[in-house]
Order: sequence, then structure tokens, then C-alpha cells
Amino acid sequence: MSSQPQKPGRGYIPISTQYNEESSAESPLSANTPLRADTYHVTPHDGTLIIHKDGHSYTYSYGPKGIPGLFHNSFALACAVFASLGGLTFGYDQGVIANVLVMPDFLQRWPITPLQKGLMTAMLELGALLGALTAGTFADRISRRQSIIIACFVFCLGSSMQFGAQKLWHLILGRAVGGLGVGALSMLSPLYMAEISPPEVRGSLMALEQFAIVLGAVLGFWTGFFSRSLPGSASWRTPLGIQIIPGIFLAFGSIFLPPSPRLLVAQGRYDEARNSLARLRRRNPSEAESDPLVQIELLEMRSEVLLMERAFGTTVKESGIRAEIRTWGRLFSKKYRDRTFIGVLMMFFQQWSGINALLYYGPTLVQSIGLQGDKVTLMVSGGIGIVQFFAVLPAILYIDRLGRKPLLRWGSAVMCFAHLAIAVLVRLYEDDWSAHVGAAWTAVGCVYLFTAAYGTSYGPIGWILPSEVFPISVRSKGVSLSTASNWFNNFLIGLVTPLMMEQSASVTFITFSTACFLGYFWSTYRVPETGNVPLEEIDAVFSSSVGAEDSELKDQIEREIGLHDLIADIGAESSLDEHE
Ligand SMILES: O[C@H]1[C@H](O)[C@@H](O)[C@H](O)[C@@H](O)[C@H]1O
Repeated sequence: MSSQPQKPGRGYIPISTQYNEESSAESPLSANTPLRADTYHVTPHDGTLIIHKDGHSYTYSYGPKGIPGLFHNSFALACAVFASLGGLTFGYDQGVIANVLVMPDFLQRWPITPLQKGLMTAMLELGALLGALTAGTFADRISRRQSIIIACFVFCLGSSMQFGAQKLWHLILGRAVGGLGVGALSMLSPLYMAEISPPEVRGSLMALEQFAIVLGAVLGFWTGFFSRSLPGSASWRTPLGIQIIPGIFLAFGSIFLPPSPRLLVAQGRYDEARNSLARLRRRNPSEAESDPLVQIELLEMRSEVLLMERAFGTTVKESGIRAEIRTWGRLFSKKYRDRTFIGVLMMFFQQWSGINALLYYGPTLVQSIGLQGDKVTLMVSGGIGIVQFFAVLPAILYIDRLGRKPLLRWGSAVMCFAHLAIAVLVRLYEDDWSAHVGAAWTAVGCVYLFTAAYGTSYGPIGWILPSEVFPISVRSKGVSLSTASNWFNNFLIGLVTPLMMEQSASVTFITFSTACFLGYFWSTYRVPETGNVPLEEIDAVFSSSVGAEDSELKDQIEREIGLHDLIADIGAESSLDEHE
């Protein structure tokens, strides 16, 4: 067992640790001797703390995960739920637009060609691509929260233009502007959520982003579905106008969200960081001064910032065009390249799993597998949203227990199989579905099977992993780039799916099946497990992690800023408490 001395992270102190029952000896955390004399280390893959003392090893894990963990961290949960409204705006648009583009009043006013129809979807995606790419800079320069507020205003402006459109170009422009806001929010919400979450429930809290996206999609789809029967332009203006409500709500509510303590530390604003963290961990400011939990977490953040500054000369405080270019460049440096690829490929595989092909072209696809009738097709693509909605629930509850990697692996295997089965059925029966109704329904069943697997794996983890893998100095840019990869690939799928479908539906499914197959190997051999690892310790799970020299520097920094002493004192204090 390696005994590289490392500090324990948040949640390792007595109140939130679990004493290893198997060991007969007394826990060193409650022993009389302070921890100073002990050797301890954190295993990088699950964040477990192991303390060696007097010939015994003691294992500690984090505080509760899943539902008890969410209760335990109720304020962070409330903030994450609120921030996830950013995802709701994105999902809602997806759900709504499919219906709007087929509404009679809409088509009478603007008898759009298939190309213009495509443009309508593409405008939002291109706007979003730009929004995601630029939002990272704002997030560092201004703050995560204020950037969310600005993004909301841009989104509301775009939505109002769509709502009040008198000419087709108003609508197209409105979608581009709205897209800017949607894209910015799609990177800002996960970034903020990652930075306020305690490690033991970070996966659950971040999976809320996917929950909000699919909830939005379901709401958007069904609002559009039912508003079809409203008279005149109300049929499409109503669902387009409704989206302004969550935008306004998020903008005003964000004023009250606690700022990201990690960004504040990176900006050198320690007191504000402590106050914010205290709120997030439900401590009042005076408790926070002495609360070991808050202190350790803050010092870990400080140590990461100092390490980045001293070892690599990187900081979020740099400004100006040159610094901007330098930070973007750093994402491709030897040190961070593998993380950048994880983020970008995560979104690549998420999109090439084919989820949006099913959503955008759901009706066409379902027709190609033998079902007919407007209502049936709408119900089926609406159904995909509902399956995604239910599939994300187990992910929220269990992702921190199961880890990201196993979910990705299982997800890709099942998705690969489902696509393959559809491809075979389509190939065999596409010329005569009516004589093979059973086969048609089996294919539809496979669409749902695919969606359920996607909804528990690549769907939520796509929004989790990219925000976890980067250190603070390049996190916002890294998340920007990964999110841009989501929008770019989303756009690409929209472009090529109709072409592929025209050639052959079965080849289309084979293509997605192949992507899932590759995703299986990628998640098995390339993706590190980030579950339960504090953001400041993520470095250790990468092969390009800080080397021996940097570890020494890290150790030195930790001593300098008092992290080691603090832990020693906690050991001493907790033993006093125990014996009082
Ligand atoms: O995670 C989301 C979600 O699964 C959506 O349904 C999909 O349309 C998005 O592209 C994806 O990023």
C-alpha cells in the first residue's frame, strides 16, 4: 500500500466518517494522540481515506450518499435544483420546436421548405455553440452567478423575439439569440453545480442538470402537443412564450444563490469564499471560522490554486487577450490534453449515441419502422422524452454509489445492442411492416430500451464528467469546450441524419451502434473514475497527474497554508471532545 502522505479531505472527520467495523482497534480519529504522528493516504479512485497507526489500518469513507446524502446537504441541493433551470430552458426548446414546425397556423403563415425547417433547429444550435464557447470567459472574469444572470437575459430576449415574431426572419434571429443564452446556460449551470457540491453527492446533484433537460423536453413537447388546438397563432406563440418564465425566474433567483467558493478562492477573496461555503454547508459565519469541515475544504481549494500558480504559472486572475489565448492553449498542453479529450469525447459519444436523431427525427424514424399516423408518431417521440425522464431518476440516486464508469460501460453495451437489433429488424422487414407488426413493435421496444440505457448513463454523465475533470485554472474553458462539442455534434447529427436515413435506415442505426461500441471501449480504457473524489484531488486519477516533484511542492504548500496543522489539531480536538 502506498503511504504517500496526503491530507484527508472534507467528510473524513469524525462526524461524517464511518469507522471500519472490522478493525478491533480504536479509531485513531478518536484516540488521544493527535493525527500528526500518523501516516495516511487517500486512494485516488474512490476517495477513501486510509490511516495507518500502531500496526492497524483504518478506513474512512465520505458522508452519506444518495437520498440521505441529499438530505444532509439540503441547501446545496436546493441551489443545484435552482441552477439546473438552465438545463430546463434547453430541453423545453427541444420539446417544443418539433411540434411548432408542424402546426397548421405556422405552416400557413410561413410555408417553410425542409431546408428552412432544418435552419430553424440549426440556428439555435449554432447560437448555443457560440454561447457555450464564450460563457467560460465571462464565468472567470465576472462570476459564475452573474454570467448566469446575463445568459438568462439573452435567452429571454431571444424567446421574446420568437414569441412575437411577425416575419420568418424574426423567428430565425430569435432562435439564434435565444441559442446564445441556452448554450451559455448549458455550460454555466453544470460548472456552478460542480463547484458548490460536496464530493459525496456531487454526481447526484449534477445529474439534476440532465433531469432538468429532460423535464424541459417533456414539458415542451406536451405543451406544444396540446396547444396545437388553440386558435390561430396562439397555437405556436403560447408554447414559445412560456419558456420566458423559467428564464426570468432563474435570472432573479440567481441573485440569491451563494457564489462559487472555488472561484472566490481562485480570485484571492478568502473571506467571501468562507462565507459562501458556510452557507452551502449550512453553517453561520461565526461557526464557519472554527468549523473544521469548512476550513479543510477551503484550504484544499487554496492549496490547489497555489499549486497551479507555482508549478504551472496558471491562474484565473489573468486577463487580456494574450492570457485568454494562453488558457485556451493550455487545454491542449501535455498536462491537460487527456482531460480535454475526456470532456470533448464525452459529449461526442453522448451525441453519437444517436439520442437526438431519435428526438428530431423520431416521427420519421418511427414511420420507417412501420408505424403510421400523426398522433402515433408524436406520441412515440413524446414517449422517448418520458422514458429519458424516468431513466435519469436512478442515476440521480445511485451515481455516487455506483460510479460514473460502470454506468457508462453498461450504458454503451445496451445502447449498442438496441441499435443493432433495430438495424436488423429494419433490414429484414422494412418493405413490408404491415405483415410484421410484431417486429415493428419489437423495434419500437428497442428504441425505448436504448433511451432507458442512454438516460441512466451517457445522458446525465455527459453533463457531469466534463465539469469534474479540469482543475480550477482551466475549468471554465474546459467545460466551455466540452459543451461546445455537445452542440457541434448535435448540429452535425441534425445535418447528416436525414441524409443517412435517405440512404438507408438500417445503416443509420448501424452507425449509431458502432459509435456506442467504440464508446464502450473508450469508457473502459480511457475514462477515470471521478466519483467521490474531491475536485481538488481529481488530478491524482489522471496519468498526467502531478509528478513526484509537484507532490512535494503540494505537500509544502499544504504545510505553508496550515492544512496539515489543521488536521493535526482536529485530531487533537476531536479526541478531547470524545473524552470530555
Ligand atoms: O443530455 C441531453 C439530453 O439527453 C437531450 O435529450 C438531448 O437532446 C441532448 O442533446 C443531450 O445533451
